[in-house]
Amino acid sequence: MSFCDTIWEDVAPLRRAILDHPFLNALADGTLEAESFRHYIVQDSLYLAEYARVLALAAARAPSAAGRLEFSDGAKVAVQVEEALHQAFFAQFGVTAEMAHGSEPTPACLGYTSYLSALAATRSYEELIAGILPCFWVYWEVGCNVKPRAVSPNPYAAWIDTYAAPSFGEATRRVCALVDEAAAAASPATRAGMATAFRNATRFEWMFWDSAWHRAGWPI
Ligand SMILES: Cc1ncc(CO)c(N)n1
Repeated sequence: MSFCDTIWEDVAPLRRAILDHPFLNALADGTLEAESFRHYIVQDSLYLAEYARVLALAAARAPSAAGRLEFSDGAKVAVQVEEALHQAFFAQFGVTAEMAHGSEPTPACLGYTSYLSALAATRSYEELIAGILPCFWVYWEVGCNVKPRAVSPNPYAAWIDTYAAPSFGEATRRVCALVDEAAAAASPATRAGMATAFRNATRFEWMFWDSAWHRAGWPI
């Protein structure tokens, strides 16, 4: 089993909880309230802007040209998705520029992006890219899981198609290969840190859905 296969198995209960989350069930059957999706898409827009910065930091630190290319390309795609997909959804679901720009990141969003930035600032490159991976892999699994059970037509079809797209699966596989390569050359302590980063980022993925479902804000 590769390192990625092992850490993916380790988070199987978290992945199950994500696939069973009421937000994704409602998104698949088309009953998700527009207000919940608006909450999600505004937060995701804030998330992707920060995620793109983290990918750029990973690109800067990657020891191989393959890593520099993958993460700099990922940084570019994250900004493009933010600009294209999200702007289209903003229009479709009536999110105004003021609503988008006036929104603060929720605890789940700020927690996730701050965690990834902290990995970039204070942990090894290996731990950083293990923390980056769930964003790809969990969404790819979600896209592939939701697409066959989604009603047609579905108001969220463009979102589902983005993450079930073969090109997104290929990007996920390439990032997995970089993580496996980094793990193979890493010490046991670093590998343990990588598994922790991967698990924590996967937890944040669940929290992101849950926060959108409850339209959570700051408690104070
Ligand atoms: C929170 C989150 N995780 C992963 C992705 C996939 O890019 C996304 N758009 N948002």
